[in-house]
Amino acid sequence: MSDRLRIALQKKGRLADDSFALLKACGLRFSVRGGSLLVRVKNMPIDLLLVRDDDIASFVSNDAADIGIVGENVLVEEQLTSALDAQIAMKLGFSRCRLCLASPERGSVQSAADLSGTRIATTYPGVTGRFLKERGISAKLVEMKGAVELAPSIGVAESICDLVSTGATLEANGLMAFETILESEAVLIRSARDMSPEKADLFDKLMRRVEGVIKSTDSKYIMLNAPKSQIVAITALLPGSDSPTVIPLAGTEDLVAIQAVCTETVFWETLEDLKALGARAILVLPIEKMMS
Ligand SMILES: Nc1ncnc2c1ncn2[C@@H]1O[C@H](COP(=O)(O)OP(=O)(O)OP(=O)(O)O)[C@@H](O)[C@H]1O
Ligand SMILES: O=P(O)(O)OC[C@H]1O[C@H](OP(=O)(O)OP(=O)(O)O)[C@H](O)[C@@H]1O
Ligand SMILES: [Mg+2]
Repeated sequence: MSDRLRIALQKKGRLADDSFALLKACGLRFSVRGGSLLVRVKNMPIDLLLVRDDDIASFVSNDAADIGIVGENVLVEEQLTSALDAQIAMKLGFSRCRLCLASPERGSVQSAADLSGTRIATTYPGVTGRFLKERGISAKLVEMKGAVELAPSIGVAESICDLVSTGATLEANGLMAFETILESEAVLIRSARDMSPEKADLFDKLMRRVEGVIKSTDSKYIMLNAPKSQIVAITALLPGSDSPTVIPLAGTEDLVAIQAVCTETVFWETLEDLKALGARAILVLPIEKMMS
């Protein structure tokens, strides 16, 4: 393979936009246009291979790509159903969903205990089969490529095992989830093989940048004015900030400005609690990048 680091990404779909955005936030300059399947990054020796998500783990495994971004659900499924030499290098925090068993609200299957001797429609025979084996349940798997939620209403299965995010698709099809068998998010994968020293350096550099971008996604810069007497209480309320900057405010003895980086999510509730302690002029600012 060439000296350029090749990254396999989903061309179009639920992973694509966030994968492109993550790489752009890491400083990679590229444009994805129309039908191009191999995109050259302009400012780094990196190529992007744009494919169906089903092919990403096997490409990484077969050396057609060095690394890739795929759903954990697809990775685990492929690890269970084919010999795969691809492993998770980093969890990325987007495209979160869960693989759930679900059935019609008033059907014969209401829990995992009712599954024996029934049919389960799924696109994930590997993960579903593993769950059944672990529980000692004997049920028939009906493999489908898509539209799995239709299976109970057309009579091909009593329940399904499919991805759920908001639950809207299940609800629209009169189904209820009764068991989560896998939690999933987008993951960055690499093969277990050694890379050339140049590629390994580039990979490490990229990993540090990805880490910085992910950290900054949850982090916020908080600025507020507060009574001096409440510095300790206010600091305790700011999630993940160990030592805030405290600055005197011109023209007042008892008020200070407090500034802190919060490394966890700041909720509306946190802001209300801060206000209750006397904090005023609260600003929550996004952080673009973080390097430690
Ligand atoms: N509703 C959802 N919410 C969040 N993430 C999801 C959702 N559905 C799927 N995902 C995640 O996004 C991945 C890709 O989903 P998508 O629906 O784009 O796949 P696909 O139709 O198989 O695409 P492709 O055309 O690349 O084969 C899934 O494997 C899963 O990890
Ligand atoms: O719980 P929800 O928020 O409703 O999401 C769940 C749905 O999302 C995914 O399908 P998608 O919409 O990507 O279509 P697809 O089945 O054609 O891939 C998944 O296969 C479910 O059907
Ligand atoms: Mg697919």
